[in-house]
Amino acid sequence: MLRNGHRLRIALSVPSSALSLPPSSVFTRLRAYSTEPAPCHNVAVLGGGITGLATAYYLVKELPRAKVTIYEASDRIGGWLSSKRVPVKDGTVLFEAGPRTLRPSSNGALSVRLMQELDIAKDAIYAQRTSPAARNRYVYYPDHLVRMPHPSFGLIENISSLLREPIFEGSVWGGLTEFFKDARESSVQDESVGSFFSRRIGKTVVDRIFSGIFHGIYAGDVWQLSVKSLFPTPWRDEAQAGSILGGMMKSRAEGLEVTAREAAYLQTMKEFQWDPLLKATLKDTVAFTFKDGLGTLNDGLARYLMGSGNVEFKTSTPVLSIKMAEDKGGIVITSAKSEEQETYGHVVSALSSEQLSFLHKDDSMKLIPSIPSVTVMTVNLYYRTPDMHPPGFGYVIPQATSFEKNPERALGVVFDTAYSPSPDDVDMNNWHIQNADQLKDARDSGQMVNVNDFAWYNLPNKPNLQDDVKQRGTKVTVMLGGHYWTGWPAFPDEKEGLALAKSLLERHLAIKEEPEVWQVNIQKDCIPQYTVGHEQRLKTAHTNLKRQYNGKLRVAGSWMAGVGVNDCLRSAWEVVQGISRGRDGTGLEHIGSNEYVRLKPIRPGTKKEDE
Ligand SMILES: C=Cc1c2[nH]c(c1C)Cc1[nH]c(c(CCC(=O)O)c1C)Cc1[nH]c(c(C)c1CCC(=O)O)Cc1[nH]c(c(C)c1C=C)C2
Repeated sequence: MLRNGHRLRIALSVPSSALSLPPSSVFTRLRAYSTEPAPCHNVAVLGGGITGLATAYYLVKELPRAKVTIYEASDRIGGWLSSKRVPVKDGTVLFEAGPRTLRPSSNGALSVRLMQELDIAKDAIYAQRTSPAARNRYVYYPDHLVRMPHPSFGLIENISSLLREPIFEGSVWGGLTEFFKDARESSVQDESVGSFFSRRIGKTVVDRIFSGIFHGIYAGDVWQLSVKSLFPTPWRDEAQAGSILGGMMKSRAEGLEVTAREAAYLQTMKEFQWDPLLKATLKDTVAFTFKDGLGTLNDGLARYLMGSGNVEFKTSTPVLSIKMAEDKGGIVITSAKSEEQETYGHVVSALSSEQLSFLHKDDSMKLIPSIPSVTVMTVNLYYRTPDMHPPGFGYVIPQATSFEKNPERALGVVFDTAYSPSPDDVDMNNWHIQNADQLKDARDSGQMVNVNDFAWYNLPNKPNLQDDVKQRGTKVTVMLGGHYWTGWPAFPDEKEGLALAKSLLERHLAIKEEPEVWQVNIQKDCIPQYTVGHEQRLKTAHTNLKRQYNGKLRVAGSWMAGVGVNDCLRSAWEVVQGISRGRDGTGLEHIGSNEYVRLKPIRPGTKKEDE
């Protein structure tokens, strides 16, 4: 809640009645008189977060005749993506409760593609490789911020930091000797990330650095998370080449080994008709966001789905149960709206594994084995004074940082201003590029076109800025909880969350000023934890889903193949590919696949611009 009591909803909330399709009798009539084949897919999507919206989007794109119904228990769509514009004295600032930036690489090709297709690339802000956000990443250990080495700092600065800072103790030696360490016993099926990297590199490195990085991504405990699920390549490299370094050398010489599914995905993305200006804008982009935050993605998808005429939104409609239809040709959904029942040819669950298991009312078995998740509290704060922290992305706090230095049990702090430039940061004299050719020419002649390390696609219009203020202040987000709160019967309330964030910022960054506005968000069970044995649990889930639902119930979301927004898009995309190819499936068939292909090695100087 904001101090001044304002709350502004960015995500669209769609009344269930707004988009209802014609009654089924109309389809029957159409079928009788039309030579066109009847709509062949009647699909329900459970959950209206980014995964559910993306699933519906890909369904409409791939199967224009499909009838799609989205069930969402709450009155708003968008899930964890939640961007809010908040009034301050001289304008408004944007607060993100959940994820705040996206990376364009790997699964990120799907979010870039969505930007292009939904025509929202012009609303994005592209942080460049050279930006402080990309170069300056900090870890708090033991009692101060340590900047992680980066090639752009030069050899002397990096070596001096490696020798001076206790955080790096043992890391150089551990890295150099990794090649010579014994590989694991072949009987070991999985182990924790902490245990694996302790064996390969050293325990101090895990406690002081890796555990912090894992806070920044999974808000999780490095001693619980599965290396097999989160680092499949080093895990295989150790088994096959004897060491991580050995595997890397082999990949360099012979080309990277990826699963056949990954290779097919990369090929599809390569063949897509990319907008040349967007491609040029993304060339040196490491992360992007939107002027109105990542909620822009939700809004763009919702707008498209509403306009398609094929999608019905059932908001405020919790699903009570699912069961196989008696003829085994579909799935019956019972929802809370007057206990109504509907039968669908396919159902895609974009719910958490626990929520889905709950809907399968069969006491004899749990549909999905338990996959734990953690709760994260994010506290957004905006201060009037600018530059209250060093330039950079923010910092993570590793597990090795003592309780005295982190009694709040915080996971890290994001410097949001680093991703949202202000009017002061923009040099309008450089603002004249109008198309991809001009952009390329300017780059080739060494001209600075990415003003102050940001790029915009909407050239030559006014650059996009998140915070609409006359003079930039400081915007940060404190992340609390995660695995530290596992098993807690209750979480801090709003007042306590704010107090924790302020005391942390005072101790770590000497910030004593009162924030002008703030917002406390509790994201319950928002990040699934891929703990040791995760792969086996997913295989069991696949078997159960197949047996119970005959390949008509598929799953997508953050609990199977990556916890990021881009990973959710990927799982939605894969599930729809399966449906559109007429295959029955679960969305988990790829888990544990041993089908690998080697990509061609990239020799220095041979990489083409578009690869
Ligand atoms: C709500 C808190 C979240 C924390 N992690 C995630 C969320 C949503 C998920 C996540 N965070 C990152 C990734 C990696 C891949 C990616 O999509 O970028 C994932 C899946 C990295 C990341 N962590 C933070 C930021 C701003 C980013 C993205 C941008 C970047 O790397 O430049 C900050 C951060 N997130 C969390 C913590 C504790 C934290 C601390 C600084 C938890």
